Amino acid sequence: MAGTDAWMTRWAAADAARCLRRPTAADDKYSRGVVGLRTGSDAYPGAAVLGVQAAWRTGVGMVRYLGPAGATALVLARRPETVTADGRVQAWVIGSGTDAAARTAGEAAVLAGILAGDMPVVADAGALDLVIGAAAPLVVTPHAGEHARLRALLGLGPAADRAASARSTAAALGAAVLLKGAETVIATPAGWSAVVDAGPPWLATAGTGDVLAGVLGALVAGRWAQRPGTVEDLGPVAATAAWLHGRAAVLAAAQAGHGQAGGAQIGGPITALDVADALPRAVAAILAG
Ligand SMILES: NC(=O)C1=CN([C@@H]2O[C@H](COP(=O)(O)OP(=O)(O)OC[C@H]3O[C@@H](n4cnc5c(N)ncnc54)[C@H](OP(=O)(O)O)[C@@H]3O)[C@@H](O)[C@H]2O)[C@@H](O)CC1
Ligand SMILES: Nc1ncnc2c1ncn2[C@@H]1O[C@H](COP(=O)(O)OP(=O)(O)O)[C@@H](O)[C@H]1O
Repeated sequence: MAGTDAWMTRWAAADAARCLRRPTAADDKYSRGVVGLRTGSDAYPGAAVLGVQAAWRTGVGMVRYLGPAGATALVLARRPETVTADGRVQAWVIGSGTDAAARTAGEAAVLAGILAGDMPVVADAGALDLVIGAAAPLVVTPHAGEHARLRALLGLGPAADRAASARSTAAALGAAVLLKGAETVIATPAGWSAVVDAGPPWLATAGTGDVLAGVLGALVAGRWAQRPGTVEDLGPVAATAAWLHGRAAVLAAAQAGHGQAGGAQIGGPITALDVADALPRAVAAILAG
């Protein structure tokens, strides 16, 4: 399948800057946004750590994590500031590091409640089979394989290219779609779309999608804490999350190559956690203009 339309908006630093907000003296932790993650599982506990770390490093007032005991212990070992009690949030992240086939009936009921609610939801990986008919403002974050499965559930056939595919999924689902890849395509139900190519190929490594979900959850929570929006508002926020994620990967890879001739340009291997840890520098560079 071909890539994207030449005329599509290519999200850039100036676009991302419009979606980021520097905290002010009037802020408190709640006005900056609370993001809740129901991610990770006994099989994939690391995904919980990656998403939580990414959310904190993007900049948010509070991160709640609700998941299995083993994953919770790992999250707290890495980020003791994480709140593990249930409570109000302005955005949910669900599905990263989970397997729909292993989901309990209790967890399915909780996720159904979240998807039927008012608060925006970022749905990834193991939650993508639950999203059809969701009432909450929703953004889904599939990779190519997950996108193909979601389109099959929606009864959609092949599309002309990745951009057309993301757009028709968004229209059929009534949700924003962030289709991951070397070029990440974002589309909304009303037909807005953008492409993000900020990330280097070093990003193709396990767990970077879990990091992206945490970044997006933090940005959505911050946006909704200031001014609740609609599903259409999730498009630019999702494009900004993908842009920051890609930029953080560039910074992390440059650091890995630092000291070698040309190494900072070519970069070096990075891990998902390296990307999360580079996020503050990516955010600071945008806010500094
Ligand atoms: N540290 C952790 O805890 C980590 C936890 N993780 C968690 O693991 C869970 C499983 O996620 P997953 O992506 O590994 O597997 P799955 O959803 O079965 O899809 C794979 C199938 O889709 C296809 N495929 C096509 N295009 C593709 C593409 N671009 N990228 C990938 N696949 C593509 C391809 O099929 P093929 O094309 O080869 O026929 C392939 O067989 C999930 O919960 C995730 O969050 C990971 O994030 C890693 C770090
Ligand atoms: N060749 C590439 N160049 C740049 N970014 C890539 C490339 N391949 C994958 N990515 C990015 O890496 C991330 C991988 O996410 P995902 O497939 O969900 O992996 P995981 O499930 O292991 O976290 C996505 O943000 C995707 O856009």
